[in-house]
Amino acid sequence: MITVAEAKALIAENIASLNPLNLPIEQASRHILAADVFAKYDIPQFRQSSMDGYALRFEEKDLALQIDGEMAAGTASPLSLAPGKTARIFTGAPLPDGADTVVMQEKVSLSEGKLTVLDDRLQEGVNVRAVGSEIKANALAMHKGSILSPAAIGFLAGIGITEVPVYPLPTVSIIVTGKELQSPGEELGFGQVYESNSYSLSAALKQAGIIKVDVICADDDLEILTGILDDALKNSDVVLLTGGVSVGDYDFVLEASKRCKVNQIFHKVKQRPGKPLFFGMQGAKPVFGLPGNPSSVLSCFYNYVLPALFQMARKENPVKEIYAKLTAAYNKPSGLSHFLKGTYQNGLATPLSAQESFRLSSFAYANCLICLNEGVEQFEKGDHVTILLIPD
Ligand SMILES: Nc1nc2c(c(=O)[nH]1)N[C@H]1C(S)=C(S)[C@@H](COP(=O)(O)OP(=O)(O)OC[C@H]3O[C@@H](n4cnc5c(N)ncnc54)[C@H](O)[C@@H]3O)O[C@H]1N2
Ligand code: MOO
Repeated sequence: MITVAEAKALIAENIASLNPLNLPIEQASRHILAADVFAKYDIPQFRQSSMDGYALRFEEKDLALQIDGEMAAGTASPLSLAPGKTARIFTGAPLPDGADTVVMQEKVSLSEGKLTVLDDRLQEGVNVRAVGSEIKANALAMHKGSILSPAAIGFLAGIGITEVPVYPLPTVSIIVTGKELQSPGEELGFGQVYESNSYSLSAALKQAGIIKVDVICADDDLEILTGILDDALKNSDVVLLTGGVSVGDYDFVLEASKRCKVNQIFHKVKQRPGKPLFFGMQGAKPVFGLPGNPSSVLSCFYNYVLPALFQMARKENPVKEIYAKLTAAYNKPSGLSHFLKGTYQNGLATPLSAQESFRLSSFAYANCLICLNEGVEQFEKGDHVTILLIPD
């Protein structure tokens, strides 16, 4: 059996990033840019007022200026300002030819159609956005490797870009195995449990921005599972299976993977929960066999799957590792690393109750996983431990 660190290293070594593609900016949020993006136009394309007020020639600021004409945002008609005149202007509107400065309407007095500037500190060119002051045509707008935040998407839209080259986020198939599973909402028969793994995984994927997710339910039948896995490998970049990876007579994930030419990289990690974790590759496509207990599924998801999915999209691992002080002593046998559901606040990590891997009641409140190393048995209150912050 390999250690947690070895398992993480093997996954990282085997994962390759997906080929870049062009996406409309509406779909590109949270992606990493695969190439530099250059501006096509000067933005703004015209000298633009940044205030509601009056446009004038700075050299005439001490004269009584006659108000002549108006420029509103969106006007399609240019205006030429004659000497001795000022034009009403609004935020976002083009400056009239001849004007070089805008005085705010709060800083003028008006009398008999004439304007007097009351702003001693008015400077030439104020309240005017120069042509290309956001960006010049052909200038670098965003560099390769940048993450497309909501502001970045807005910036690109604002300079007229509609499509960008990005590393795509992987598409994922979730295959849920188990004859005992019943859909929430239906009545439970004898021996049945509600299916929850596809719900927690879909929610976690959606939260990470991965929306192309298929969920397929498979009976505990080798032929059926092999067919479903084969299809899933054709239809998506990554396959997650839950359940069926242990040693029971009805655990078919390993055999089905073998039949689908998935190259096993490892099976079983020195950890609790999630000891029977399976990882393999079919060509460039990762296959994760997540041990079926609901808590094992999520613990393995945050430890291994999410970092791998982000690596494929060239994104930073969203599961941050930090040090925290334990607020309570904890004992465990040596041999396995433990990931405890816990809460983290102000540098302190507190293990929750209900740590068993079939239970999610404590995970539902957890904001971190407390990592207790395989070699250590006793942890004292105040010990420094590594924790994984569950992304929110
Ligand atoms: N003899 C041994 N038995 C087991 C071992 C072992 O080393 N030797 N390991 C145990 C550990 S640890 C785990 S974890 C489980 C993992 O087993 P599987 O991946 O084969 O999972 P299943 O047996 O299919 O399911 C385990 C458990 O989880 C429930 N489950 C499964 N899928 C779902 C779902 N989608 N939603 C809700 N609950 C689900 C299932 O009903 C079982 O109770 O193996 C141990 N056994
Ligand atoms: O690893 Mo299992 O997840 O301990 O129940």
